[in-house]
Amino acid sequence: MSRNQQLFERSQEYIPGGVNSPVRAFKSVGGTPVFLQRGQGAYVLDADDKTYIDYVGSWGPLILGHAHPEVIEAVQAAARKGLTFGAPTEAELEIAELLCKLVPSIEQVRVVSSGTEATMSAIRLARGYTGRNRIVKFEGCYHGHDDALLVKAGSGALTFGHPSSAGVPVETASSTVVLDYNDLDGVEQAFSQFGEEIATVIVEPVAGNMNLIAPKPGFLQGLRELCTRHGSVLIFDEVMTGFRVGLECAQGLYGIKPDLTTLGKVIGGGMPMAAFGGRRDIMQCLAPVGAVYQAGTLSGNPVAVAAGLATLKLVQAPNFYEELASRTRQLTEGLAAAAEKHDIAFSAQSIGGMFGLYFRKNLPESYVEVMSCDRDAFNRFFHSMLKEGIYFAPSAFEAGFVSAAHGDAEISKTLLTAEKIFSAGN
Ligand SMILES: N[C@H](C=O)CCC(=O)O
Repeated sequence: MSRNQQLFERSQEYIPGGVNSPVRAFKSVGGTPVFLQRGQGAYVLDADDKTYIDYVGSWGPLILGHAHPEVIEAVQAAARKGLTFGAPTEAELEIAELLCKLVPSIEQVRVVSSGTEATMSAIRLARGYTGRNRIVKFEGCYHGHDDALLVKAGSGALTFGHPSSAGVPVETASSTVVLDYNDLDGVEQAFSQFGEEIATVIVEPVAGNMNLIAPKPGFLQGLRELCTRHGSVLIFDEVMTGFRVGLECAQGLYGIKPDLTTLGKVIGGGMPMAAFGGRRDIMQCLAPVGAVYQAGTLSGNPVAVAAGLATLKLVQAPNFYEELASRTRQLTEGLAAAAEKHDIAFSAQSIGGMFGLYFRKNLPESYVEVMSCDRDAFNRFFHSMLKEGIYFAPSAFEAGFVSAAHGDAEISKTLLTAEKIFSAGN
């Protein structure tokens, strides 16, 4: 029995499903999860000392690759001064100033410890600000595991066929209106039915938790207009896309200003840190200024903030995002060309440093189209690539990530391997 298998058996005894987050369990693709012992640049090493080119990147945060020396140094320096204070620090002010400078829609920001906390707090704030209750979300979008948002959700919930979780009170779920992503008519109808009751529309501006779905031209603009017309708060959940698709996040890429934005992953540089921010008049409703309560013992943790600051400094290098986008495109175009050569029903696309792989001929534009992908073909491809040392997300419903540490050597090896697998009929 391999060491990965031994560890997985032991883990299942003490941790439900052997994992601390369901998508890690390899349940939908089958087999044993790889237990990782270290990472360097574009590579990770498992418990059996096997090396993989990593396209998961801890599900998005590692835009610079694993263990970037400047990030590690910043973390070590911060840790030496104390792990947590539960009091304001100059470093958290620095990251707040930087986020406000880099993201034009953010006038004030509050730092928290996870993406779930950020979206949950943004929803409460939107409700407190508007005095309304209903929220609108889109099927297949995932905004963390807050009760109100765990309704027809993507990511692990979708992967395991439980998009609406047990344990969420019916009354909570019933105030969540779920619509189809990219269907502006549906949103207009919801506003004509519930208009003045809708506190907020929350959306992933690029959906990255049902594989990857790009917003259709006009969709995000339409949401902006409808929210403005009806006095609802537009929340862009940029936990995944924030500083992943560009320096001004997805809102900069598509030229839309949301009222509130949630951030996570990249802004913590691999440490547990997230944030929510936006219009000053809305943010001023938060305690201790206003009446919307939100708090956290470890919020603004100095070690996490140090990792975030070091990361955000490096992504501001000239051409950082152009190069990342071009390398990611090289991967997806190469994979699509290899599949076409061998007549495999496959398509792929990238946006900035994130990508989607689909076992169907054309790029999907909706949840329904993503669901029509051939999941068995994905599972076979996933395992064949894994065997050859290429680690993609173990789910047909997750986006993939390229980092600045992925160079020509890694992309070429990935493409050669995929070509070999496709030529054998996948
Ligand atoms: N898609 C999820 C987060 O964005 C994957 C991470 C997790 O659930 O553990």
